[in-house]
Order: sequence, then C-alpha cells, then structure tokens
Amino acid sequence: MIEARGLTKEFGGRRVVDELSFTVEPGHVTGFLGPNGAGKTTTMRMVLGLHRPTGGTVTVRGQRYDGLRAPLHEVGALLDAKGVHRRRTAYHHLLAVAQSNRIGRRRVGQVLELVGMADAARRRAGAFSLGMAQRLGIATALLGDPPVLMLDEPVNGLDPEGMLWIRTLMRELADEGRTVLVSSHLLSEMALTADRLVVIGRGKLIADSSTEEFLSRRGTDAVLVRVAEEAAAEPFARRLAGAGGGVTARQDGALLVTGLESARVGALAAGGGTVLAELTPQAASLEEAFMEMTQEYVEFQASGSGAR
Ligand SMILES: Nc1ncnc2c1ncn2[C@@H]1O[C@H](COP(=O)(O)OP(=O)(O)OP(=O)(O)O)[C@@H](O)[C@H]1O
Repeated sequence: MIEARGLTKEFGGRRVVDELSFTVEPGHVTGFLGPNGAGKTTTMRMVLGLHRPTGGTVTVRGQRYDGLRAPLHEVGALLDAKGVHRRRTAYHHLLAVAQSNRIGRRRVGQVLELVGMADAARRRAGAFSLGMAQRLGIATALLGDPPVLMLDEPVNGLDPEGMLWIRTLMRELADEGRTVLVSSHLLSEMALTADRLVVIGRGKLIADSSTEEFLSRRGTDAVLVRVAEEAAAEPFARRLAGAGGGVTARQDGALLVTGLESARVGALAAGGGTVLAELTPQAASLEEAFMEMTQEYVEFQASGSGAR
C-alpha cells in the first residue's frame, strides 16, 4: 500500500505537488493520471525518497522510504528506462543491482525470463530499443520480488505488442496481490489498464476512484443539430434552451446541444414545426472528457486563488 497525506513539493517557491492525499491499495492496478507536468514523476520520486517533500508525508506499507530496511524488497520502480549504464549488458546491469542489495544470481536469470529477455541478456543496454529498455527497467524493479511496484509512463513509445505485454504483466502482478501504481498522461491507455485511478491536475487531486466510476462522470455527450432554414435557427435555439438544453451556436450555423437526448431534440423540432437537416449525437471521446475535467479544474483554480 502507498499512502500520501497532504503531500506537497515546491521547487524554488513554485508548488508542483499540492497537498495530495490518496491511497494505492494492493491487488489493483492503479493508474496515476494527469496531463504533462501535473506532478506525477515528482510524486513518485517522493515515494522513493528521491525528493524530500516540502510538506506532508508519503509511506510505503506504513513506512517512509528512508525507514525501509530492505527497500528493493519493499518497492520496485521504473522511473527512467534509459537511465542505465549503456556499456553494461542487461545481465551485468541486473547483477550489479542484485549484488548491491544482497540478491542472489539466480534471481537475475528469473527476472530476465519473466520479462522475456533471456535471449538478450548478453547485449549491451546502450543498444536497446525503448521497448527493450523498458523491459530491462521492469526486470530491475522486480529483482527484489517487491509487493509494491511503481512504473512511470511504462508504455510511452512502445509498439502495440509491447503495450499489451506491459498491461498483461501489470494485471498479473496485481492479481498476485501486489500494489501496482502506473502513471500515464493518456486516459485511453489507463481505461484499458487500470481498475482504479488517482487523477491529478497541476499537482492537485482531481479524483481518486474506480476507473468505472471516473468514466461514468465523463463529459456530457452533446447533440449536433442543423436546421434546414437559417432563419429557424435562433427560435429553435431558444426553444431548446427553454427545455433545459445548453445551446452553443457554431460558426457554420449548426447548434451544439448539451443536456438533452437526441430523441428529445428531434421531438422539440417536430413539435415546433422546425425542419432539421441534421441531428447527430456526439459522444465525447475519453481524452476530451479527461481534458475537460482537468481544464475545468485548472480554470477553477485560476479564478479561485487569484493570480497563479
Ligand atoms: N527538479 C526540479 N526542479 C524544478 N522544477 C521541477 C523539477 N522536477 C520537476 N519540475 C517541474 O515540476 C512540474 C511537474 O513535473 P513532473 O515531471 O512531476 O510532472 P509529470 O506529471 O510527471 O509530467 P510529465 O509526464 O511531463 O513528466 C513541471 O512543471 C516540472 O517542470
């Protein structure tokens, strides 16, 4: 379990993680979601004791990272896949980490198998593709067989096969009862991978819920409607608004209606004798809904706290 309470980080007086409180439970893949620059990496670095919080606390299984007796056996992390010694082979990279953490040679072979890299064990890390480097990073994170895993944007730059592999592995690790926290800036990716989400924007918590619950709160679907005669647009827009719809007139003359089902829009048109040229339901994409949520939050912050 990972627990953050009021976790805050400032760099040179600029607050990039702002009183974050959340809990990451074992047995789930938890997505740590936020736009670029939201503060995900900084938060993960605080979990690992690589940044000291300006305020608040974060613990792994009830302990602060610097209080863990055998950190690699408690929490494994992939932060920067390319951050390995380029001239070392995959095997020697893993062996060096294992030896400095009193982990036996046998485990090196096991994790290489686990990430499907047994054949590449003697190749130098510097020559690896991003996908191979991510696999090596995950092998390193798994060396101590830790109950808690943290992966920062592990699917970034991977091909579909690599993405599927990482998703499946994360699911298996969670099914074994481990705590798995994985960051991403893509809701579509997390919707496929995570069963829980911790969502942040500008360092602040936006949501901490099941993925299902988060998705059910997604942006309002809209209906695009176009009247046959231009002159009818304005009275029809008023009629829609009178029925509780939110109406935006687009530059091309179409009306974007929120808050009313398409059948209701059609019925209102028929009832008022308005001939329609188009009536199209517009499902907001996941990414749009996510952008909308984080955007709203940012705007709220900007107007709520004055100059920021
Ligand atoms: N060591 C540092 N010194 C100063 N500012 C920093 C430092 N590390 C991160 N930042 C800033 O903190 C903010 C949050 O960065 P962070 O990397 O945590 O975000 P992120 O959500 O992981 O985004 P990304 O996906 O783009 O990495 C950014 O504006 C970044 O420039």
